[in-house]
Amino acid sequence: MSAAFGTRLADAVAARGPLCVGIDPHAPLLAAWGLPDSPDGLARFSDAVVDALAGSVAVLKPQMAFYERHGSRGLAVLEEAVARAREAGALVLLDAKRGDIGSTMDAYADYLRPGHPLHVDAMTVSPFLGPGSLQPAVETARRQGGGLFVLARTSNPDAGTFQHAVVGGRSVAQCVVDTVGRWNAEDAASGPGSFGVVVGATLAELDVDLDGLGGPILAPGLGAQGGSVADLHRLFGSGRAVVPTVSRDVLAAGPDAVALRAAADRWAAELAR
Ligand SMILES: O=C(O)c1cc(=O)[nH]c(=O)n1[C@@H]1O[C@H](COP(=O)(O)O)[C@@H](O)[C@H]1O
Repeated sequence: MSAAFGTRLADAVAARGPLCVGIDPHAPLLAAWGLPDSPDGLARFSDAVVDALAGSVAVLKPQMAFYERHGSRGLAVLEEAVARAREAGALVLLDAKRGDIGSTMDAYADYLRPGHPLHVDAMTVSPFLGPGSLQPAVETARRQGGGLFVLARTSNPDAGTFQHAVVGGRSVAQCVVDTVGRWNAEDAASGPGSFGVVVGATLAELDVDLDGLGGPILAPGLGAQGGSVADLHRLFGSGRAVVPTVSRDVLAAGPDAVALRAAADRWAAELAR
């Protein structure tokens, strides 16, 4: 088994900085790159992003939906891209947002198993069936050195509709954060937590208490959704393991590899300031 994901993430961030770049090959972007909306276009897009960035950014986050919409050939492209990205030293966070009853969750968590054709370092999961439904994925992550990022306070404008709802005196979002904090506390002896939450950089204010999390925070919503590095400072301050993630704002610079790297470097430099 590889080292725990929390440790591998901390090492990657120390070596490369915290930036995560999302690989979101949606149809208008493929068109803007002069590529067909087909598995071939998808492969050329993915190769270009991986070649330009996998050697320098800490985390790459392919959005699975954009591969699944091309069927099995799209998934084959994703498998290839993930393997190449990991080989080049990037951690791969599969943006799958899966969540189901325990027995099915166990199957989804197979993406964290070495030897799986789509073996990734971590994946995003949805707690909508109840935080306990994610337990099989927690067990797999522990066994395989993988990580999970659980949706808590997402970046979309109406996210608060459900996430602010109060259950047992706490918001749903806080309930998620506390559950993930418990998973990390159970593993505290093995270093930085491998279980993270997703909190958007677009929030008007930080309305969850992250002090007991003990793990990383994936912060989407930068650039195209209006979030900025100033928002990250405003929401999270310093001293937290924040992994800011940007997709369109970097990808729009392609297909030229130098321009893609320059776009990622601009975010990295701003984050480092
Ligand atoms: O889990 C995510 O990554 C995620 C959570 C969230 O709250 N908001 C959010 O935008 N995302 C993902 O992050 C990416 C954001 O893309 P850009 O807005 O282009 O940077 C998309 O792939 C979204 O699916």
